[in-house]
Amino acid sequence: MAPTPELSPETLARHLAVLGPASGYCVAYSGGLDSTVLLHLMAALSAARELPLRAVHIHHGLQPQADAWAEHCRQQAAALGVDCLVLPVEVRRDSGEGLEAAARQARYAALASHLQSGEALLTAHHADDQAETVLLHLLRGSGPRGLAGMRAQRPLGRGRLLRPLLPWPRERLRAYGDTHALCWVEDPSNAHVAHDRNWLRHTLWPVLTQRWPDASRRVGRAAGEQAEAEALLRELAGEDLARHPPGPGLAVSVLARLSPARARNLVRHWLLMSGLRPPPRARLEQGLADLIRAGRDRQPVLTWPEGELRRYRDRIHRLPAGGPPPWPGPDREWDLRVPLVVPGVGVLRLVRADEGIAPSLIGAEGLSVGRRRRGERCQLAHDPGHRPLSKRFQEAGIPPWERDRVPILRRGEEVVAIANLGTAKRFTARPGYRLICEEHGPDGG
Ligand SMILES: Nc1ncnc2c1ncn2[C@@H]1O[C@H](COP(=O)(O)OP(=O)(O)OP(=O)(O)O)[C@@H](O)[C@H]1O
Repeated sequence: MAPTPELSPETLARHLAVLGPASGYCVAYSGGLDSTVLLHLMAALSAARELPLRAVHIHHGLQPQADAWAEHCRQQAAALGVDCLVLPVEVRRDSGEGLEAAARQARYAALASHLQSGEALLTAHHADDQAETVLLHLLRGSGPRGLAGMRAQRPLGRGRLLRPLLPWPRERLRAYGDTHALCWVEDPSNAHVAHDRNWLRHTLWPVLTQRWPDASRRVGRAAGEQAEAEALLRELAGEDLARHPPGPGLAVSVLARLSPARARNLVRHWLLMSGLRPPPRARLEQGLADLIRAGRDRQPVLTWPEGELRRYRDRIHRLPAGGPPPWPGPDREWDLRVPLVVPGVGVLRLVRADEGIAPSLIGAEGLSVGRRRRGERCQLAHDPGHRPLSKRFQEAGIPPWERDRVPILRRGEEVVAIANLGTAKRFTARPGYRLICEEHGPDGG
């Protein structure tokens, strides 16, 4: 393996160039050794190349020293000529995911919302952090996505998150800190070996590195291989997704033609695309086979803590845990002039069509949007007479759990249009407008 380059503003600049351009840089500055080194390097780089640079410190307010850390960060950054913004966050203690995870979530949410357009947030994760992450995933039984470790870059808010120190091990950062007589704070919670990561760092890692001094680089290389394998699997999933006929969800007939491993790969990536964490491997293996094999008239469900897969006729649908959110509140007035956001359901808008809602209705009084009513009927443009909405939804293949979430436009008590389905005969004109609803839950078509 080629040796790791020296840690200097110049080598960091070369690595940053590989990660792509940014309108400015913002260092996520905790006050610990790693981000202190990163800030020092970036301050030198910014002075030499006139790069816009600032720092942000998140004040979690969880430890007695939190105020002192924030003050320390302000002072150190000022000494380097860098503005440091201190952002207090509220960490939810009742989130059920543990205090550390809740703090991380609050931290990233605050960092993301303060990032300016095109700006890069820099965190100080290094090669040893990466090795720990990969080992933790290995011990959790993760697949290539977890074993690929942390990505060197990803989108965040209006900008991107970059981890430019990943090639360098902790000891190089420590040596840099000592050489430049940097001043940093020690978080006492880093020594608690009750946390898996700290146990790895303080107990396992010293033993491993006695035998393999460059263990973090070896693990990092393995992570790189996994990242490449994962990229290929994502490409394959993209090709398999393109084979599906249009419509919400995945077609069972297409999934059934793939090998079981390939079908699972497709489902995993399709879930990730909508922000749902896939089920554990064994659960997916058995559950997906059951969903594919079930008769067309059955409606099996695969549930796991983060989500659900439901079969309806020839399609498999992805849903958040507990099913889709219900229709939010009472009917809402809408005069059709600008798109209407229905939270948790989608965005309603009109699109020009050969036939549809009469233009004279735009801006009219008494229009509202709501969900279906018990026993409601209507006559769409080409219907011979009035028919129940429930029958119509069945015929259109709208899954039962979606039927109370389909937006219905009414004038007074009369149905004007059903989103994505059609316009009532009485309100139809040629040309007119179709009522469409986009981002209709995670399965929006
Ligand atoms: N309070 C903070 N304010 C600003 N940045 C922070 C803060 N805490 C951590 N960071 C940034 O995140 C990096 C990683 O920190 P740390 O290892 O403590 O977080 P983690 O939660 O274990 O990691 P991850 O970000 O992968 O969840 C730090 O080097 C620093 O850049």
